[in-house]
Amino acid sequence: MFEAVDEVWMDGEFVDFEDANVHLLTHALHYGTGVFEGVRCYETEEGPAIFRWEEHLDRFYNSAEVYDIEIPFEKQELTEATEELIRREGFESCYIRPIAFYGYGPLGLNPGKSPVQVGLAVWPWGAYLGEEALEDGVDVAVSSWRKYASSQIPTNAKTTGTYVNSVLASLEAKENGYTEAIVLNKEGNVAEGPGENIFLVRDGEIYTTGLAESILDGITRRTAIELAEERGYTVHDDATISRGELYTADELFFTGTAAEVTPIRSVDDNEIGTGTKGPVTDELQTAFFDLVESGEREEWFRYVYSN
Ligand SMILES: Cc1[nH+]cc(COP(=O)(O)O)c(CN[C@@H](CCC(=O)O)C(=O)O)c1O
Repeated sequence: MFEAVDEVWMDGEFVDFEDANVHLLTHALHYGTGVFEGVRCYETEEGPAIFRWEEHLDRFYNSAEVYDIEIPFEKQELTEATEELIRREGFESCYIRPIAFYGYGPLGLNPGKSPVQVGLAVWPWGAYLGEEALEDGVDVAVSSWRKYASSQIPTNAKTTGTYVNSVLASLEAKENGYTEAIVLNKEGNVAEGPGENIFLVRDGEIYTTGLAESILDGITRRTAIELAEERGYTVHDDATISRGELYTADELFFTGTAAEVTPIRSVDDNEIGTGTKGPVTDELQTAFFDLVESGEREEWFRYVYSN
C-alpha cells in the first residue's frame, strides 16, 4: 500500500517515510486519544484536486475540539503542507490522512501535559472494497457488534480509539466470508458500515440513516444526497431503517471517501434487488465519478498544482 510513499509531514516538517515514528509511551497509542480524517485527491480534467477539503478540515478541527486537542497549526498551514506533500510525492490522485493526537508525555487518562502531535500522509488508494465491488456490489453481513451510541462516545468526531468498534465489525464480517459489515445501533436499527454511510432505495425514493442513529456525518453522504436531489429524487436523510428493511430493499449502497459509492448486492445472504448494482445506485455512482473526474463543482475542488 505504501510502496510509492517517500515522505510524510509531521509537526511542521517533511520527514522520510521510514523515520515517521512516535514514542512507545505516546498517549494516543495507549488510550486512543487522536482524531483523523480521510480525504481524496482526484485526477480531474484540470489536474489533481482535493475533494471537499474545507469540509474535511472543518470536521478535523471539530473532532479535535471534542477532546480539547489544540491543533498547533492554522488550517491554512495544514492546507499548504498537504498540497506540498502531494506535489513532493508527485501523485496525480491519492488518499490523504490527516491525524492529530496526544503524544509522548505523562501517562494517565488525563492527557494533561501531553503535547499534541499532527501528521499528514498521502498514498495511492484504489477501490476500498475492491475494484469488482464498484461494478458488481459487495456481500455484507449485519454485525453482532453494535455501533456505540453518541451518548457514549461522540459520533460527530472521527476518533482514532473508537475505530476498534469498526475493526471488530469488519473483522467478524471477513472471518465469516463477507466483504463488509453493516452495524446496528444500540436500539437495534441500522447505523452504518464500519467505515461507510449506508443508503437504501425503495419504490424510487432514497433513504439514509440520520445523525440520531449514531452515524458519522459523512461528506460523501452529503454529496450523494445533493446529487440525488439534483436528479429529482426524494431523499429521506434522517431515516430510521430496521434490519428487516435491509432485506426488502430494492437497492442498497455504501458511501465514503474510501468506499466512494459501492453497491451492496446481498445482506446476510439475502439477495438485494437483482443481486447486482441497481439502476439508482448506478445513476448516483456515475454522477459521483463524473463529478470527481470533471471537477465541475469548483467550490468542491482545491487544485494542487495551479494550472
Ligand atoms: C464510521 C464512518 N462512517 C462514515 C464514513 C464516511 O464518511 P466520509 O468519508 O466523510 O464520506 C466513514 C469514513 N471512513 C474513512 C476511513 C476509512 C478507513 O478504513 O480508514 C474513509 O472513508 O476515508 C467512517 O469511518
